[in-house]
Amino acid sequence: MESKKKVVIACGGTGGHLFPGVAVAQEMKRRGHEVRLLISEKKVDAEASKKYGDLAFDTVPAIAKPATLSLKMLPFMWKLLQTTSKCKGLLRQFGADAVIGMGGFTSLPPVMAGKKLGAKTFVHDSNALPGKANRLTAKWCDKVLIGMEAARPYFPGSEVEVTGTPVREELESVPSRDVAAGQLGVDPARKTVLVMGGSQGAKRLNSLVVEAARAMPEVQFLHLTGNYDYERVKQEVGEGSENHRLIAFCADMAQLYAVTDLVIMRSGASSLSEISYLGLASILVPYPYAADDHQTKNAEVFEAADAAVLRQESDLDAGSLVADVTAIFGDDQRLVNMSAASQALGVKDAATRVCSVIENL
Ligand SMILES: CC(=O)N[C@H]1[C@@H](OP(=O)(O)OP(=O)(O)OC[C@H]2O[C@@H](n3ccc(=O)[nH]c3=O)[C@H](O)[C@@H]2O)O[C@H](CO)[C@@H](O)[C@@H]1O
Repeated sequence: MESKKKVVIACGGTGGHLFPGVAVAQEMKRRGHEVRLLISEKKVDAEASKKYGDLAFDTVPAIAKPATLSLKMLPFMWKLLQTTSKCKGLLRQFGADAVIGMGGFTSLPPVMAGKKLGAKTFVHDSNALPGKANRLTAKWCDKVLIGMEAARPYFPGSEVEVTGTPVREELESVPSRDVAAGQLGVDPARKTVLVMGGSQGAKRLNSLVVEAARAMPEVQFLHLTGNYDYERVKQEVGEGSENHRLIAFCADMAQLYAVTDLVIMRSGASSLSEISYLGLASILVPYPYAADDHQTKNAEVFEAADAAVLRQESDLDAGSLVADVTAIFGDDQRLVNMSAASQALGVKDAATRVCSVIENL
């Protein structure tokens, strides 16, 4: 057994950073290490972390870099320095041996603080096209861990290891389809589509799904709208749509995945790591305003492997969505092949790989 370590995991700002951070924390704890997670003060982080009462969370201010070089850089730099100083205090008090940042500018101050205090420092990036904060941090941290091989060229000169993106431990033991269907009150024998809009907004996609679901009464839809869009989508669905279940936010993804045959979703890296871990086929509709269009790059990896159909939102209408779902559900072998291709992209032991790197440096 390696010596026990104290590890800080910086994973604030969005579910796409937080959940892989939680997965690393769960595995680290399982191995007997002590962990603290640094998340942002944003409501989305508070809600997403609520379920993990057995883990120790601290909050730091959320930091977003201005898109262009302007006078706004001054308050950004000031906040960065102030937050780094706060993080130094937290790290010193905890006695951190290692700090890993899971992406986003909110993860930058903790990793900077770790570097200044002489701790081992790491970044993990789950995307095919890594974020700016991680590319910056990578230049001076000890090791860069990536979710997909496609990200490697963006880290020239760094020591890079492909670990995959860790998924939360509850996804290791997904209930049976019948049990989950019973709990959800849906029919296990009916083809089921899960719709995931991602954390940043999917108003148009949500509305297209409402229309498409109406045209496919034989298919069940479980639709995660996001808290912000729930009431609007509910109005659009109206009464009497027995095949269309709306959920604002789900704290038990394992249950939903257990009854899912096909996912229609944004192509955020954490969601992709989960559906590939479980071997689910998908129709991917990248968030059109994601930085550097990185969600399209993520989706292209899945499309190239025949694990997914990639559709840009600007080209999509309800009719083409119906055609895609009907074509996939009308060809059982295609669905099986897509699911197998998705599974082949998943990295089952990503959490173990990340933890081994941290333990061994
Ligand atoms: C708009 C944007 O820039 N989003 C980025 C953000 O991800 P963002 O947070 O948008 O989305 P991801 O798909 O990566 O992660 C969503 C996570 O939330 C979970 N979930 C979702 C809905 C729900 O009701 N319950 C629930 O638990 C999913 O299971 C998943 O674990 O960071 C990711 C990782 O860098 C990027 O790949 C995304 O492109």
